[in-house]
Amino acid sequence: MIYTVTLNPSIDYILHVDTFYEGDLNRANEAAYYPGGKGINVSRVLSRLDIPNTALGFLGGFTGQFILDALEKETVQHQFIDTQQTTRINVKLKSSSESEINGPGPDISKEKQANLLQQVGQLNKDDYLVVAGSIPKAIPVTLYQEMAARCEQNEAHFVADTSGKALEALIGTKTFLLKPNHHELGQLFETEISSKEEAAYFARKLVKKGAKNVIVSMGGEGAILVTEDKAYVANVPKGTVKNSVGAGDSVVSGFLAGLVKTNDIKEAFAYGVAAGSATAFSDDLATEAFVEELRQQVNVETVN
Ligand SMILES: Nc1ncnc2c1ncn2[C@@H]1O[C@H](COP(=O)(O)OP(=O)(O)OP(=O)(O)O)[C@@H](O)[C@H]1O
Ligand SMILES: O=P(O)(O)OC[C@@]1(O)O[C@H](CO)[C@@H](O)[C@@H]1O
Repeated sequence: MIYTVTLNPSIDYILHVDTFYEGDLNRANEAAYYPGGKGINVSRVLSRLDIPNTALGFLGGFTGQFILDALEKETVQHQFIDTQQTTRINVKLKSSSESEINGPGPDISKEKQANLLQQVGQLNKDDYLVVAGSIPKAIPVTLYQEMAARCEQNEAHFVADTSGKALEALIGTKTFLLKPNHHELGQLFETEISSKEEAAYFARKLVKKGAKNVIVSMGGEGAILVTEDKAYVANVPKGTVKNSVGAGDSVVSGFLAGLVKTNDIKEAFAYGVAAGSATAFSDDLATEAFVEELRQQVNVETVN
């Protein structure tokens, strides 16, 4: 079973405004609400790709209930811990460019954090744990590291899609997959990454420090995958980007779905990239039919 963890879920409130005037009254011509948070997005796309999974994390209040209802409708299994606080609403403003305002996280007691760790401690060697998204201020930045340690103990596969201090804290830990984008990877090494060669160079450093696989997504420029003995480069399909929210998360879902379906790392990588683009070219997240269609446009080359 694949489990996802979202410590700080959200309702993503998408507003479309023709032209955004700062400091003025703006009226949106279109609005939508989606259950959000990176782990939840990973779960939703996995379910669309027919891969059973369970979403874990913290939810609460009327916004939390909205997310639970939406997950039930999409038959995503879940075992969230109730925070009894209102889950945040993240505003995604789509105009000539995309701007986002992500809300802060709730206070999560030590007891609730321990409950989540206990859930993670139940996983075994057939399981994958995907931790995705930021760690709210009230939670120690080492929580993902503690989860990784439990996975290592029980031989479960640990996957992380995070950035900043949360990613930094995972360096030196055994992980099955890390999926930074090139900005996040650059931030980690205090540099700017502008080519696939540079991305592969720094991804290799993560592999040397304990990651089995590292995917670096580079938006419309393609993506790279570095494994313990190989490196691969993928192009991305052509299309119009409608929504980049959740595109990176979809790469993780597609990769894991591809791996479950084919057990072929190169095919899984191609499927991941197709899933990322299928979300980027959609209003909401990728559908299976669209991923399959875009898969035909993704070519993966081995570079060593
Ligand atoms: N312009 C584009 N054309 C085609 N595909 C794209 C484009 N931008 C993003 N994608 C798809 O989305 C994936 C993830 O994009 P990106 O590298 O921006 O990740 P991210 O920053 O983690 O995403 P997110 O917006 O979810 O935070 C890419 O690997 C690609 O599959
Ligand atoms: O605040 P975080 O946890 O870094 O990111 C949360 C978020 O921006 O990421 C998802 C897209 O990847 C959205 O659904 C959600 O609003």
